[in-house]
Amino acid sequence: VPAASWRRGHVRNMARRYVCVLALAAVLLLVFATVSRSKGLRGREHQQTSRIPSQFSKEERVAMKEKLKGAIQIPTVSFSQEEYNTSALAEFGEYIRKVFPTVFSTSFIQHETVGNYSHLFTVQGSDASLQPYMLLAHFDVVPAPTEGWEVPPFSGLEREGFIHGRGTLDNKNSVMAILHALELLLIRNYIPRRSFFISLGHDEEVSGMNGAQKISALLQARGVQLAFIVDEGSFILDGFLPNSKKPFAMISVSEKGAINLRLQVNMTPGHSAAPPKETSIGIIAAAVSRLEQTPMPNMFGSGPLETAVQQLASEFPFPVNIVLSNLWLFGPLVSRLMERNYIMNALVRTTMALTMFNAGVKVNVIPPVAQATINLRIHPAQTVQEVLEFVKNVVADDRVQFHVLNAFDPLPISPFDDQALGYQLLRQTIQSVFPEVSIVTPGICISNTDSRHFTNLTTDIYRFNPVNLHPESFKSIHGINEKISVQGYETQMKFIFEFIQNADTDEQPVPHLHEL
Ligand SMILES: CCCCCCCC/C=C\CCCCCCCC(=O)N[C@@H](CC(C)C)C(=O)O
Ligand SMILES: [Zn+2]
Ligand SMILES: [Zn+2]
Repeated sequence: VPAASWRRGHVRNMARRYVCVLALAAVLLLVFATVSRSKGLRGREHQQTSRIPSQFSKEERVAMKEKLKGAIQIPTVSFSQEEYNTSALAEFGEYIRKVFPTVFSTSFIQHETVGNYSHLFTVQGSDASLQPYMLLAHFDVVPAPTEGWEVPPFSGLEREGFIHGRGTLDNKNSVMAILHALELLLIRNYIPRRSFFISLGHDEEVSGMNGAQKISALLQARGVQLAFIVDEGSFILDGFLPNSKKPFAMISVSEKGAINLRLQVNMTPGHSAAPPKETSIGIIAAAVSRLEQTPMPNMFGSGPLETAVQQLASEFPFPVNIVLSNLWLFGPLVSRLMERNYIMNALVRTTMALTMFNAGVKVNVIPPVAQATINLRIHPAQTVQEVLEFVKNVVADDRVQFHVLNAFDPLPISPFDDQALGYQLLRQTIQSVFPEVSIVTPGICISNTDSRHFTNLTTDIYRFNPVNLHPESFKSIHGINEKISVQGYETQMKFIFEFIQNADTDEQPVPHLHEL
């Protein structure tokens, strides 16, 4: 064969081989990419690098609200630590598996059931150098007797742009928004850089000892330490400030302590036709009346709340803005004004609520036992012991016995300075998703949350749900006619969709210029 012709044939053969090799390499790379995603093996070359926009189709938005309605319809009611609706809790577990299939089938997400009904998701990020965080929520709810409700409390009915039902604010909205945001991110091929946990409790309303507390112990046993936690416990507060129409975000960086205290009087029963001067009921009633007439000291004076008041000063006209900016001088006046409002009052002092009263066996029998149970929420400047001393001094009656059912001190104050990653990520996401909110303040959660079980895993615990709350909506929490607007729920999901991506940063938070 002439040399030139041989060379042409040889070159053609070589070219064919190169094309085959390249094609084979492309197929192998495609197979590897598919396998690596399904097997959870990820190098940075598989890391999606561009941000996923938080825009959702009409179908996706309809699915969001329909899935929340379905969750509300499952009556996951907690009555006490010993009594809760186990079949509903199990049904809820099946429900989230059904409506969030991608979350439950993605290989870099591990799901575990803890304490029989709580759920722990471990979402493995691609960058192990980034410390993980946790999103916390709970799906059990307090009871909801039907009377007084505009629609049945477990109907999940949508009316005039609102989804009605027990748990729409406390706290199934968060459970469903977190899982839905993750589902939509995964469908859009999102792979997190920073690992995170999702802890969904089944008994938050009755202490969290079988749910969150066990999840915390499990993670501690695994040596997990968290960069921060985000839980329920505050909102975007809208209409809480007199003379101010602007909403502001309060991130609770601490939460009050609590005491559940039972007062009891025992007395020899007898015929009511010959009664003693005072019966056990009368003695207990006089004692709790003295307690109600003697509020705990007003503790307004230092801490996150004062920072919040000073940051809010600019929202007020002259001369109120001057007063709020100079608490060193006007603090006593401001504290007196705050305690006039029942919600503000809960921020400035330890509160006491008489919530249960049990006494009497028959109308013509002197009652052998009378019991009053009071729920105290302890201001961060006080302790359990101080409050118990105060209560005993006010009751001042040796016939009254005191039984502490359970008690815990106020939680430590989480950092909220410019270097506090969790706080700054929340602030950054709030200002991105809620551009109308110009002020983000620290605060104190006046109630309690499951996050108190995680102080062994992090010092940075933030209680905040990205939902607009009005004073009348606050009353519906544990009250009647609890509801969330469809738009509000969509925005909560959007917030989480963005927050998860914002948390992928390995940057230190950008110093935040406080308003002057
Ligand atoms: C200028 C400042 C205005 C401040 C207004 C503050 C408004 C209060 C906002 C939110 C507080 C409610 C948070 C809802 C979460 C309730 C969680 C709950 O119910 N936890 C139980 C747990 C308990 C251990 C059973 C509780 O009873 O606290
Ligand atoms: Zn709650
Ligand atoms: Zn609650």
